[in-house]
Amino acid sequence: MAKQYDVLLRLLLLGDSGVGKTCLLCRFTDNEFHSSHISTLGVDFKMKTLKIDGIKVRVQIWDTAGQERYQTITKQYYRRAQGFILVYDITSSRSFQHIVKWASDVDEFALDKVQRILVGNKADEEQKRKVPKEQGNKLAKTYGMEFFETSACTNCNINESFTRLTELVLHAHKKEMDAFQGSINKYLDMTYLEGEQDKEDNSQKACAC
Ligand SMILES: Nc1nc2c(ncn2[C@@H]2O[C@H](COP(=O)(O)OP(=O)(O)OP(=O)(O)O)[C@@H](O)[C@H]2O)c(=O)[nH]1
Repeated sequence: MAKQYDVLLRLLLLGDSGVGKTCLLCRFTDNEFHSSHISTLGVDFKMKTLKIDGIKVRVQIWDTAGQERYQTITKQYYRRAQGFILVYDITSSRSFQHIVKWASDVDEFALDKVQRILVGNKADEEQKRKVPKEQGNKLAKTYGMEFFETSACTNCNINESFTRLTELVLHAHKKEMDAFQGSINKYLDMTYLEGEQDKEDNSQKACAC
């Protein structure tokens, strides 16, 4: 059977427990939001196909547990990702302060040349905000990352942030892809996942922010 995509790549969500990583992923792939917090145990993943620059990109997104006790397991997945989404909760200064630690873990355990973006989630909770948007912007600049404030609850900037990271990964590997005569899967064969479980995409709601 012909492949339904041109390239397959892997992104990883990182951040403290409760910042909304699972909700961001569920909103992006299934357009769903759950108000309960069921902590991720270790790692989980979902898939979605995007079309970028005429290339059909199948994105596998790994959702990692924020809880400290799973860190040994989750770090084993870092080397298999090309892109990282570092997430904090705008109502939690602590989760924002911990971004420094998540970023240094990426530096230590991920491959060179990985792409990263910073996401301040729960932007709908303006009345409980503890982290000004400018602080998020400033931190992102310090690390040379792009920055998005999102809400998994209202579907604000979800598509934009995941799509942008995917674009950054594709662009970062463009030279090598060309060198492999367009066969990005040869270059990124560490991400080749034929046979792994796929899930259907669902359409996105328009951004409410
Ligand atoms: N108001 C609001 N609540 C959110 C948002 N995103 C997630 N939440 C809530 O925050 C809580 C934690 O969300 P999760 O997605 O389970 O958090 P997580 O980062 O995956 O947590 P771990 O799996 O423990 O690492 C849940 O009660 C969600 O409903 C958001 O954008 N706005």
